[in-house]
Amino acid sequence: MEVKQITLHQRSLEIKQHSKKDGVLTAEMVSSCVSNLGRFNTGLQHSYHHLSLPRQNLSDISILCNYIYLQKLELPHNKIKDLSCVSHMPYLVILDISHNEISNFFGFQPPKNLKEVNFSHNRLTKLKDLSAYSSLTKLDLDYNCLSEIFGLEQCCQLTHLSLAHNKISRISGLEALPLTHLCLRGNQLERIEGLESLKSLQVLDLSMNCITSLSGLQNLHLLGSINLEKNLISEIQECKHIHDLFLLRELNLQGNPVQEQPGYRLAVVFLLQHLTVLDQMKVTVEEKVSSVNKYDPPLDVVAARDHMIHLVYQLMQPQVLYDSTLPSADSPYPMLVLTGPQGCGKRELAHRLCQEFSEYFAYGTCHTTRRPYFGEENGIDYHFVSEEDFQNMIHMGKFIQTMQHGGHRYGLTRDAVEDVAREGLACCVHMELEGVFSLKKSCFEPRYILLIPTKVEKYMDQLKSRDLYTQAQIDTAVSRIELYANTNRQRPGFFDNVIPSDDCEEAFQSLKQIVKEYLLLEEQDDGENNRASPDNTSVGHEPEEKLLSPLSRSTPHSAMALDPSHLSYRNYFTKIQAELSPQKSPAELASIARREQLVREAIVGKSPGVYSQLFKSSAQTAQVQNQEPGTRVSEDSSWDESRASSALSVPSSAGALSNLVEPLDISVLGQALETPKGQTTEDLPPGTDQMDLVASSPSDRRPGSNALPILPPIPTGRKTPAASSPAPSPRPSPNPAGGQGSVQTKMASTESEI
Ligand SMILES: Nc1ncnc2c1ncn2[C@@H]1O[C@H](COP(=O)(O)OP(=O)(O)OP(=O)(O)O)[C@@H](O)[C@H]1O
Repeated sequence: MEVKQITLHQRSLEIKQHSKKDGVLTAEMVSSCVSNLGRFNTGLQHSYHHLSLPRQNLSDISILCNYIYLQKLELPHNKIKDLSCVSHMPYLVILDISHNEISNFFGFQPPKNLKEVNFSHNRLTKLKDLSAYSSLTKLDLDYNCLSEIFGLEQCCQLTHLSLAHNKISRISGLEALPLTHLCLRGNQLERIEGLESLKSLQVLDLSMNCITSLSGLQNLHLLGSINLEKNLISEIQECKHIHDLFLLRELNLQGNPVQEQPGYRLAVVFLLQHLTVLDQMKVTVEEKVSSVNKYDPPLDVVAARDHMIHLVYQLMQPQVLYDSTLPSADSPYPMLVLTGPQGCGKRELAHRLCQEFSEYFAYGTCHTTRRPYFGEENGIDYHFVSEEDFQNMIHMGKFIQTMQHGGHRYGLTRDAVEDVAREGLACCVHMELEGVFSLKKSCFEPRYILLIPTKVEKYMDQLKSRDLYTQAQIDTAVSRIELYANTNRQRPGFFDNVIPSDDCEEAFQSLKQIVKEYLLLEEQDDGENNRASPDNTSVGHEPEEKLLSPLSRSTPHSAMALDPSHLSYRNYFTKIQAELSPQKSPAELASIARREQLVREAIVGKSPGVYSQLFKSSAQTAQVQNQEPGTRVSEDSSWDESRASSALSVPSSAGALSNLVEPLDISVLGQALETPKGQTTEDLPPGTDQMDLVASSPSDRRPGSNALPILPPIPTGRKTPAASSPAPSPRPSPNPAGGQGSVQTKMASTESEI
């Protein structure tokens, strides 16, 4: 065995030495290359089918004319110029003639089954028509001097084509090919063109060119890998051209100016979320999450950030004790939030609601950096402020939440809510979904009513008729309907009610009805027939079924619904339980818990207070509600709680310091409680509570007025309606004492900085 190996080695050396002399391949050399030959079983001399003679310094291979059965011929790294012998190899399938001196492209008659040809590292300057080589599947023409792609049109089986390191400045002539792999590395391409129809392309190498844009790749939906290393791509936005290539897993942009762009990698990872390898580095899950959070954060993330910012800035301010102290530490400000896409009418509805229920609600005026529209008034529709002022206010910790919309900033300040609460009213605001998410992170727990267009055409017409919005703004507003609908669908209980906003008047009637239910006013006003059905979100129309979550369809809190002896109560809860049973989100569970709490209170004889439906109910609230009228503050244990809540109304700051707060001097309260128009309490009809008087014309005491800061909530059975609109008759309270009124008289207006 050893002897044989030595002999073979010596033979090979001999061949080399011999061929080096004149470069002529001889029959002896061919037959000597036993180790490199494959053989048919025919036993014939010329039946070899695989010949490999690399690096033999060969220049003349004409002897191969005799080897007609060759199927695979490998002659790399020689000095061959002439390939005409291949014409005599009709069975040739694979030809590797790389690293030779060929200048005549395909200078031989086509073997019928020639599939793979490697002409790389030769001296080709021009291609020729290869229509006779229709079996070609793989063609390697790297490192030649080709300046044009030509003659391949009929190679209808060509899947792999490599033309790296030539002088090609334009991609052409590839349109009809079934290419899956194309390499044009190291050419002179400035743009990607002529590839649009290569629908089968999977791997594309365009590295080392002068390409500035990725345009031209957008339709190649099977592309899995693109190499654009060392080009001139400078804009991250260029990735948008390949954004829709869902099979793209590898992208190489190394050595492009775009890499210098700030946030380059995360931006690309965000734009191309299917990538697994970018610039030859694996894309990690962390990168994917960070990129989404950075460039398209989910509403939850936006809200969390917004909340965090305002909380931090608030904590950086001197501690403030707000004066609109609430009945208990657990009772947040009563608030009603109307939400829905821009221009759906929620602002108008909010204003109308505050007018109609002026003794219960006042409009919470937000701040905005946008300019006022015609007819808008500063301080009424919005507080219109400059960008700089808005920023300053953020830094001063003024906002509860902010959002950007249409290039402008909007924000609700604590003062806006506070101003309303100080008047003893519930704050009604309108805002986009982002604002709702933010507010849900805060200590406020409003009711959220979604106003949603169900007739898109009509909604678009409404927006157009306002003559305020560009088409793009209208399109954005319309597209956000789905966002609202999805939120409602996917987060049961997120909105307390849903009202179709298509018809403003109908929407208002529904809103009124819902609010009356919240305020427990609906029985007297509208009678049995008009009461909202437990199955409907709103009265008067069926909102689109698909918009409604089980909870949003069934959140009436009428007294009837809370009466466990009433049939509708049982049906309602049985039904809702059944609907909810498959899976309950935390929001659902919280919502159910709230309702159950109300039911328990109703069973033990406690009346749900007028405002209790507008915010989270608690035992403490009920305790305050059931106080005897006239109970003096100092005698009332809940007063301490009220004071505590006063401190807690500054989240986590003053609250934390509540133990340090000196008891308020209640003697000032008497002076503070002036009667309107110079009246004294003695002038009043018997039984008129001081609080009734103070709260009797709330519309006079809008933010900025010299209103006396009296605390919410409004007592059950309040008697003095607002002058502008007849007040709905309040529902008689089972506890006619209306304990809340007494609490209100006890609440002080003391704004003190700690
Ligand atoms: N503090 C806030 N937080 C979140 N969204 C807000 C806030 N204040 C206002 N918005 C909302 O921003 C959107 C744009 O308000 P803007 O007043 O500019 O719009 P509009 O064209 O008048 O539409 P609309 O009639 O809905 O108010 C509206 O949907 C509005 O409800």
